[in-house]
Amino acid sequence: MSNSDSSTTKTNGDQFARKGMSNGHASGMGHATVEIQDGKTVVMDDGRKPPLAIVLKFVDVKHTVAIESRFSWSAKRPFQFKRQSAMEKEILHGITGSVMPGEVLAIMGPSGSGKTTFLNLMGGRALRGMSGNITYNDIKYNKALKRRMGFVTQDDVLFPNLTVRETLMYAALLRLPNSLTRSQKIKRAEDAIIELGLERCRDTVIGGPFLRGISGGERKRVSIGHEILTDPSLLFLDEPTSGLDSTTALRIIQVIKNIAQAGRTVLTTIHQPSSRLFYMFDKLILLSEGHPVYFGKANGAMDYYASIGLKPLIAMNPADFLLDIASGNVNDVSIPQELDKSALPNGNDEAIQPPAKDVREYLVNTFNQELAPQERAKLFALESTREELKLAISEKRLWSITWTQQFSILFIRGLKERRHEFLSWLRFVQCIAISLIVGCLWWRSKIQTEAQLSDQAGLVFFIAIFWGMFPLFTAIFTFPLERAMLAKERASDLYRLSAYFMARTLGDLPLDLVMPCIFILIVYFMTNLRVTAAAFFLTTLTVFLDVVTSQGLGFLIGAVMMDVKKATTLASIVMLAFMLTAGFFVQHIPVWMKWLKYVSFNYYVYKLLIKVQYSDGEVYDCGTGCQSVGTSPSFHGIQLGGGGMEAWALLLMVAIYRILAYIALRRMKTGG
Ligand SMILES: Nc1ncnc2c1ncn2[C@@H]1O[C@H](COP(=O)(O)OP(=O)(O)OP(=O)(O)O)[C@@H](O)[C@H]1O
Repeated sequence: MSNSDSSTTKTNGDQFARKGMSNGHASGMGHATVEIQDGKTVVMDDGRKPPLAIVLKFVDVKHTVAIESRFSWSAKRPFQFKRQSAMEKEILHGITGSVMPGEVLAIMGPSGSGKTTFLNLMGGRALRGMSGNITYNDIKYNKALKRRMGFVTQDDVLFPNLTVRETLMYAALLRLPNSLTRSQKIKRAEDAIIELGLERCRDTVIGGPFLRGISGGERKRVSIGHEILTDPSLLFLDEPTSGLDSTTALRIIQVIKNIAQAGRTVLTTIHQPSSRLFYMFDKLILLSEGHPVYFGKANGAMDYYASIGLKPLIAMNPADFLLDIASGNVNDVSIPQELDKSALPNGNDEAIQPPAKDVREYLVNTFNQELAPQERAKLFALESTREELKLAISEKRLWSITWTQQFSILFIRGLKERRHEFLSWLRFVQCIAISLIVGCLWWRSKIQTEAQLSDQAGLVFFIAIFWGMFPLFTAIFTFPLERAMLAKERASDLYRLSAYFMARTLGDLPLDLVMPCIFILIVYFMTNLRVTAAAFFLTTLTVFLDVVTSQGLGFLIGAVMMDVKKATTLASIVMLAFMLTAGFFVQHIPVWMKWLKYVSFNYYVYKLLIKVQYSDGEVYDCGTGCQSVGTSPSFHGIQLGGGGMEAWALLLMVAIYRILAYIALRRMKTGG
């Protein structure tokens, strides 16, 4: 019945480290020797420090979630809606244990038993609602630990347009320290490709819902490669083998095992491993509806259950047996007397299977009496970690590469990811087609009469609105669409948010400025706008300002909402309000609504464009009805001349919108 792990009973990470860990080709990520001796850092062959040995302990870990509060309605009081108080549900009911460096802990249990929740808590994620104690080398979770952890989530979060090689190469460039040269980092990415058996799909794109790419198993392996490139001390994997054939699954678990043997602490949830896979795990935790029903050596599980009267009656994969009993299903399983008593005879001398609830209760109670006290005793017998290893856990880790390097890698990665978008001829066709339609509608426009002038002002207004709207509705998608990736990378502290923000907001700018250039070149001369070099360049500059301001507003709305639907709705309301107050439709806005005009960037852009077109002091021959332009200092309520104030207002908005978008992104929850 004993499931004790004698080699670890009196062991902690410190002692483990003293033993020295040879990884050789273990992780496959390098050919270095990992050794930590008596707290001295032994540098690996390629110049990196070996991963810090971390002992993970967890005592009485419980997790409670709030179940959404609802409004209730009763027919007796039809006009009264009652808010029901928020209900709480405990989904983990006190789990105790430890995992040592060098060990792989498998977390098993039926669907919904709390495996992912437990893994997340161990990885310092979604800690809200948790009680109990989780320590890493006897220190509680802190942000410095993020970069010592690798987390492979159930859903693979990868860029669909990057190839396998690019994905791993950018991960290596971002994650590995400057003690390695660029070519060494790329070599490590190549090693990962070979180790994970991804050679055949090296240059295939990852793919997504609308883009055919690598297979599901290959995606999973890329996700694992992405995380292990950094040599994390702690590796968490959520169902790394689901959907894979048994050979690929075995290969993955072998890689994971090698990673652990090189001194890492590894936790993985697993659904239905084959027997071969099952016996590769060092430790096992079996969950049943959030209760632990087994904790100990994986290869001791069957003996433990045999000792409490549960044995398969037919040849069975141990994992199938364990999942069956954890679900309360004891078909083809011998049952102990305690459960037999609860079964009622059906009159035909055939015992009825005990109810699943009784089986689960029996497992929980037996575990609490038999194994839980042993595990507790072992945990408390562990020597506490030496001070320097404790300190290493909370020491502020320096970024492995500089801000500028992070920025340039993220910039290039972003361009590669969106290369198809940039080079899409559709965007050019769209821009040229709209330009030609506008050019034809306002063909050789004149300003000799009031009506002609009004028509041309309509064109100027259209330019202001079009280049205020088009980039805005493109920019609002930026952050919501990258939310999952950003959350994942930020949770592992891959880069500074400022580097990502700058790279992402500047990445699209070159192309976003090419489009207005094409538009202006076509429209300006077709529609006969003021043909002087100064007017042409000032118009182009104003449109550029329009583009970057509206982009900033788009980034802000996207970052605040982080949801494409909500962001589009808000953007359309804001744009409509800004457009109506820009000065073309309504000139006499009620005083109490005037503030809207001053926050509308369309208002400043329209004013600037009007000033550029009509501020030359030239007296137009516009007949009797037209005294407005040239002869009058104002047009449509806009004071002609100057323009500095409008340009400054726009520049201020460019900065403010971006700063606010950055703050909104900072506040985004990463789960880390
Ligand atoms: N935020 C939440 N609010 C309400 N219930 C939750 C929440 N998070 C998890 N649960 C519930 O807690 C239980 C455990 O969920 P968890 O995802 O950890 O299970 P699992 O064992 O990983 O399942 P699977 O194998 O299907 O992925 C489930 O019943 C789930 O519905």
